[in-house]
This record gives sequence, structure tokens and C-alpha cells, in this order.
Amino acid sequence: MQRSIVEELGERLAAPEEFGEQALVVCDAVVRIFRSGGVEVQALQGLDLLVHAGEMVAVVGASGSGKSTLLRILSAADAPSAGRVRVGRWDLGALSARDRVAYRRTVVGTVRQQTARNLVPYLTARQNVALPLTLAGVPRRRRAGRVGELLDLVGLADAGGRRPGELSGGEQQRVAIAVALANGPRLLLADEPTGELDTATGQQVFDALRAAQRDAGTTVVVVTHDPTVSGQVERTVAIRDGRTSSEVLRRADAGGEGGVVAEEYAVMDRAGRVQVPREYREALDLTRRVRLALEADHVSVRPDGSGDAQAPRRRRHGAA
Ligand SMILES: Nc1ncnc2c1ncn2[C@@H]1O[C@H](COP(=O)(O)OP(=O)(O)OP(=O)(O)O)[C@@H](O)[C@H]1O
Repeated sequence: MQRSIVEELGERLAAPEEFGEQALVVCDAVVRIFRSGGVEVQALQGLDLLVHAGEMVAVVGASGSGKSTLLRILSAADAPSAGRVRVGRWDLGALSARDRVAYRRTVVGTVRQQTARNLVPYLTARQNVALPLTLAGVPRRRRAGRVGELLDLVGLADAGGRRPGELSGGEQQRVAIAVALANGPRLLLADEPTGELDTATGQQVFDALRAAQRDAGTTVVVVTHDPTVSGQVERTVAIRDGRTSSEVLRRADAGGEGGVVAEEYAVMDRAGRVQVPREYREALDLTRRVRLALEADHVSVRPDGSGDAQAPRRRRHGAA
């Protein structure tokens, strides 16, 4: 029997949207387990993250929390053990060897912390930036113009003739950003790009990342311990124990004085789980069991009130 348009429309509207359908980067319950010498390390333990096109996101977290692992997976240098990772139309859990090369060459650009490792030491800045264009088959006559644009974007229009050894660490990182942007990637990944730099130089590198986002329209994900960086982006995602645990959003102060308001949010996963910070748990002695209550405009979490959340287990032990 033929169905009416109303029925068909109703079905389409009712179809649940895929998690992160509108996002450029989707990490859905991503797990990465490393096994070495009989020991298993869960670097990512069900990480969810969405990044929308055009955003600049800082990723922060204690050493060993999984930040670099996340970036390596997003750059297709590593693959998830489980979960789904999508960037644009690319499913990073199922890339063929050929797709991996194409993805790395055209969709992502990467900048590493070690300034010296980002550039070829015996090539000038101009030649370094031209290299990915040559590899991508960009004709020589178009290369020079593009190299000039990119060096200009990172504020180094006059430094094109210098080799890395003749540039400061910050200048090297800015050239590295120009190299990473050469093929017009949608996503720029930077792992501690200011880690080896002083504050003023770090700011110049941050300005180059900002130019990549604002002027070149690139989505930027930057792993950082540097408050110069995390304090300026609109969104900072904190990773704890291989999961996203909280986010800070910054927006211009409504007062219009040029100030910025920062607000911290806990992250709720798709199953509704929220991590309560340890200091909150300790302050109120929240242990295994808590009371949840739906209030008019919030949900409250309180100690279970028995004075001993472990009591039932102990009683069972006692009875045995
Ligand atoms: N190739 C590997 N083999 C075994 N374990 C690994 C490997 N890579 C990472 N790990 C482990 O995974 C966990 C997460 O590491 P990762 O480098 O992602 O952390 P991070 O947050 O980037 O730390 P840092 O800030 O120190 O760079 C750590 O316990 C680390 O020892």
C-alpha cells in the first residue's frame, strides 16, 4: 500500500540524528589500548568529543591522560582499538593504506612540539613550505604564490630565505604551521606547539594558529599545558583518565568592555554519566551511592544519608 507524504515525512523526522552528524570531528566512545610486555594500558577509555568546522579547541589534561593518543588517532598515525572516529567523510577506524596517505596529505595538517622535527633543516623556510605542494603535484608557477601567502599568514613574509637554524624556535613553529597548512587541510592538529617557547614567543605561535582558524578557515585542535594558549581559545576540553571530563567555554563579556567570561562545565556522556570531581566527592563524602533528585531547574546529587554508603555490603559480609 502506498504511504502518504505525511507518513513518510513523519518517519524521516522521527529518525534519530546520528551522534555528531553536524560536526567535523566525531569521537564516539573511543578506546585505545596499548599492550606491551604483558601489561595493558587503556590510554583512551570511551572518549566522546565533537568539534565543529571552524572551531579552535584546546585539549588539556595531566600527563598520561591520553591527549597525544587522541591527536595521533585524529591524524591517522594510530588507530582506535574500539569506538568510532570520523573527520569529515573519513572513517578513521577503517582507512585503507591508500586512504590513510590521502587523508594525511589533504585533510589534516600536524605540528609537533619539537620545533626541530617539524622542518627539513637544510631547506629554507620557503622551500619547506613548498615541499608538500610539490608532493601534491601543484604546478611550479602556482607554488610560489601559495608559499608567499602562507608565510604572510604566519607573519614571516620576510623570512622565506632563512633555514631553520637561522630562525628562532617560535619562528620555526610558525613556519611549521605554514607547512601544515600548505595543502589547505580542514583540520590542523598541534601537539604542545608552544611547549619549548617563552611566553612572548608562544603568543606569536598562538597568533599564527589563530590566523589559520580565522583567516584560512581551518578547524584547530591544540593539545597544550600552556595557559597562554588555553586561556585564549573559546573552548577548552579537559581529558582525565582517557575521557573528556570537563569543558571551559569563553565568550565576550556582555558588558562590552572587551572582557571575557569563562564558564566551566562537566561533560555528560551519551549514557548520561557525569564525573563528579574528586574534591566535591571528598567534601560531601559522596561515595558509592548518592541521592539524585530532579528539581525545577537542576538535578541535585546528595550523600545517601545513611552515614555509611558501604553499609549494605558490610552487613552482607557480617551475615556470612
Ligand atoms: N605506544 C605506546 N605503548 C604503550 N603505552 C603507551 C603508548 N603510547 C601511550 N601510551 C600510554 O598511554 C597513556 C596515555 O599517553 P599519552 O601520551 O596519550 O598521554 P598525554 O596526555 O599526551 O601525556 P603527556 O602530557 O605527558 O604528553 C600513558 O599511560 C602512556 O604511557
